[in-house]
Amino acid sequence: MSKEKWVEKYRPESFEEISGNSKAVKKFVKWAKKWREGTPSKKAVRLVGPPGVGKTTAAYVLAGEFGWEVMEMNASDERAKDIVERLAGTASSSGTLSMGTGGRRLLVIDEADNLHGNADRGGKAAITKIIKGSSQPIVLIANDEYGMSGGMRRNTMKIEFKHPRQGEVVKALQRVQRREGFKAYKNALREIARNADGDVRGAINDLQSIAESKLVGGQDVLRKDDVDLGDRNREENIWKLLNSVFRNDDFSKLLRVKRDLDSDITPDDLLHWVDSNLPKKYDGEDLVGPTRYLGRAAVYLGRVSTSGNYSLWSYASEMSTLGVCVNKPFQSAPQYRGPEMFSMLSKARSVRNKQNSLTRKISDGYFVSEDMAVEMIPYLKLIFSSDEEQAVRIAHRLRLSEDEVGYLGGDPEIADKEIKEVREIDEDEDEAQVSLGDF
Ligand SMILES: Nc1ncnc2c1ncn2[C@@H]1O[C@H](COP(=O)(O)OP(=O)(O)OP(=O)(O)O)[C@@H](O)[C@H]1O
Repeated sequence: MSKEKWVEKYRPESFEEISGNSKAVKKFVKWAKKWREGTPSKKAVRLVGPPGVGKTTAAYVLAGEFGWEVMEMNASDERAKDIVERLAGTASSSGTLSMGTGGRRLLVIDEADNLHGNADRGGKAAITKIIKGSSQPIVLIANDEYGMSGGMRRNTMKIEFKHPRQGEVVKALQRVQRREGFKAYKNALREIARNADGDVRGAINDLQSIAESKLVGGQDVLRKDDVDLGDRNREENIWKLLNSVFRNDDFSKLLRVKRDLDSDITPDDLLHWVDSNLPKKYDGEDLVGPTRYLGRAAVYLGRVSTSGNYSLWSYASEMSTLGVCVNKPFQSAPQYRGPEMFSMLSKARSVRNKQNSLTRKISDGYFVSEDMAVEMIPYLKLIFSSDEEQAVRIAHRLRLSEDEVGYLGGDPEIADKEIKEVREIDEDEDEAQVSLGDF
């Protein structure tokens, strides 16, 4: 069995091989056809959805099917100036851009939601500028569309990718398993898919690590009993957790990974892992929010050691993970609502209605099921009652009404507070001086 990562080795090469998300794929293809005819309604699309569901893969498959050359860049790797120089440089060195690929190049900008803070504002402006001036199709990829600037959203067409259903994930696993040439009972694959919660990449990685550890010594079939995901390497789980804390806001995944790890790591160790990696991700003011929460985790740990009350441990690990995740830098932007929506919300006075609308917003905003959203409400209450600055960010991200903010224990006025500031940020971006021709 090869040691190469199966997710790479068996990356789908045709749309049929992409499990689930058929509606999104159809919309994507329709947009590309318009480009081919020279009449795109939008120059760029944004593929939005949770990690590991096939967004990047779909972009590559599309390019392959249309005979377009791909140019990929990671939004967070580059600052505005570098983006401009790199693209301008490539354009001039490649001359006409035709290069035998039907004259088209697909620019894929990954992690388009991962530009944070003032330093990256120029980066967002540069991307918006690239989109506006481009003569080539562009794909932005993001887990959280509200991590993109208003300019980026306004200039792109949204295509939403979702977690494929369990059966679809099983199909993806079967494809890999058959091509790798071993046998597996369907209930084993189902179990892996169930654990992966719709994350196809995670499911294939799990299949590989289980197969590599179990299909030894003459065993040639993978059985359900082999699927003991608790066996997974502790360190691998820690990296997964850090990735969930820092890279995206997929709470269901974060909670799942955290649950998997809880019995393998003490809250002290967890705090140190997060603390020592934080400065690698952020600097300056961006460190303030997450560090405050690590500080609170340390206070709880201190109380545990002086009082011997270990029930406080869980608060410490929640502060170090969920607290840091929610409070890492994030630039949200307002989405305008029609008057009907306002009146609908203002009628929703009862606690029950408030809970329902809140649950829906949390579920949409953090890509989690409504059940999971209900579980998150106590954490949000904790934040809203103790940290106004962070509450403002969350209120904006989820576009909470005054009533909903009040329900979470925050000051209802913060529902409106940041709208002005956020709008100013957008305008700044549009005015930022970035010059770039077609890439
Ligand atoms: N829907 C899918 N069908 C089949 N394989 C998939 C699917 N989604 C992901 N994979 C597998 O997982 C790998 C990673 O997927 P991909 O990079 O497309 O995810 P993504 O949605 O772009 O994630 P991220 O948001 O983290 O960039 C692929 O190479 C492929 O092997």
